[in-house]
Amino acid sequence: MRMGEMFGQLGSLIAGFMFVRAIFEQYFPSHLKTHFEKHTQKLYNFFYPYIQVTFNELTGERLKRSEAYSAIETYLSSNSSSQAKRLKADIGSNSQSLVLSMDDHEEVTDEFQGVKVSWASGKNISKTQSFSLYPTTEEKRYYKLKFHKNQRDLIIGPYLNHVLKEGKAIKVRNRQRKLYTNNGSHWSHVIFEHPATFQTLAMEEEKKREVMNDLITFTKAEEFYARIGRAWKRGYLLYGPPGTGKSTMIAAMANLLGYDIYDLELTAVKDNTELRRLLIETPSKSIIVIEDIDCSVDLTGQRKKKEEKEEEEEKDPAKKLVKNETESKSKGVTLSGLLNFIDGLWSACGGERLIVFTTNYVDKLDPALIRRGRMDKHIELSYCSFEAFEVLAKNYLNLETHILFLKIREMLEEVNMTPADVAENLMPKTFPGEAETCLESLIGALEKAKEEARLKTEEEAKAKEEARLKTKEEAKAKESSTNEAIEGEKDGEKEKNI
Ligand SMILES: Nc1ncnc2c1ncn2[C@@H]1O[C@H](COP(=O)(O)OP(=O)(O)OP(=O)(O)O)[C@@H](O)[C@H]1O
Ligand SMILES: [Mg+2]
Repeated sequence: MRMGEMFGQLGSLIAGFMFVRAIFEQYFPSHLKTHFEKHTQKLYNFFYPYIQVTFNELTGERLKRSEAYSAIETYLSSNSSSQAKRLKADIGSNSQSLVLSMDDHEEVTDEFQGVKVSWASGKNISKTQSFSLYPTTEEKRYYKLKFHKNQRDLIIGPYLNHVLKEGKAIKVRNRQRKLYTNNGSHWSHVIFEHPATFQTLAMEEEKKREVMNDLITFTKAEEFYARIGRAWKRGYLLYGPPGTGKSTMIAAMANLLGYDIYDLELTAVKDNTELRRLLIETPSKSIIVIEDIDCSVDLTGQRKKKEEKEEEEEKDPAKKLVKNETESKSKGVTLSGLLNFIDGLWSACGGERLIVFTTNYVDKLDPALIRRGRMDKHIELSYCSFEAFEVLAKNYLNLETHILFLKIREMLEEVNMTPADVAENLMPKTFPGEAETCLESLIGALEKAKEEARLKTEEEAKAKEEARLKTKEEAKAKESSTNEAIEGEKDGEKEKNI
């Protein structure tokens, strides 16, 4: 049969079908029509072994963007970029990378526990009546999930849960993170773009791994925390001298986990009520940071003062009356306010949160604040070791090894220098910089620091010796004066007897 004839026959077949359908629509009463449709649908269902689920982009009366739709979109974006032939590209919410998603009327497949499903994207176009001169067309996008009816339970339950959860998780990973700070009782934020990562953090490899593993284990332990009945939170105390990378590590933590940072300035918080409100406002997947906890508020002295006050009150009951009045007006965050929150209220808020305290003086802190359970992990950031230097040399100078490393290694063992100071010396002074010049500058700085340290110990030894001599002389003077007094007394008695 020739092509022309074939098309001719097909044309008349379609025309015939249209004719029958028109007659059916015109002459059959509507109840018969519904009846007929119901049966044809049943027949269709019997032979058609698939189930389809549609997820519309816009839902509800106000046509809000459906959360499920956007989670599916994100979930499918990784699949679609390798399978679909037509893709849409857009700048992601982190404004840094392109995000690819499948274009309309594309189809991709996915597999879950050995079961295959397919996802198709599509859109309905409807003309809306609006008051403008030009009628606008509205595109309603949707995703259609198709799977075999035998797999209904698996797909409707676990698979869709997995898609939504994974979609949301990918979104969190890709989203633009924020750094919140409290100015008084409100949080305000800026975009968080600190580039620090654990890879660039100068620290011993083993210690670094340990912290990273601890963080990752925490993020995966939702069920564990629920089972043991504890709030899903973890406290870290970072301590060490200034410039050893405490703040840098917090940025690396946020970048590793994709959390927002809530930098809590305790001195700006009026009282415990305000503190509680600020902390309750922090959402899941956030790091709450209190820097320099020892200086923020008089946290350590709080207890002692209270005890002293109680003693005074016992002696003078009138003071207690005055106290009751002033206490309600008293300002400032107290240690107990902070502890109560860390222990109690959080458990009610749910969600994964890290709380990180930093301090330069770990010994100054109240043991109640840093006991395990509150601060689960204590991490010491210390002076630059050779291993830490190697990381900095790689970051700053792109150097894996150099002849001067040997000398630097020896010196770092003798001299205490913070990673911040080492980094400062490694910073190229001209661009492009000379690596060797930077290393020499570091050696110079180390020598200077060594000399200063030597002078300091000498001075200290001298001062100690002077102090020792002084006390010795004082003791001697005291001894001789008592001897004189005794002699004097003796003489007096003699005169009396005479
Ligand atoms: N361990 C480190 N790894 C990489 N860079 C570091 C490290 N320590 C310090 N630096 C560099 O030194 C600068 C100061 O470090 P950072 O602010 O993290 O110190 P800190 O311990 O928080 O100090 P402070 O106690 O004064 O707050 C950082 O900008 C960073 O470039
Ligand atoms: Mg800091």
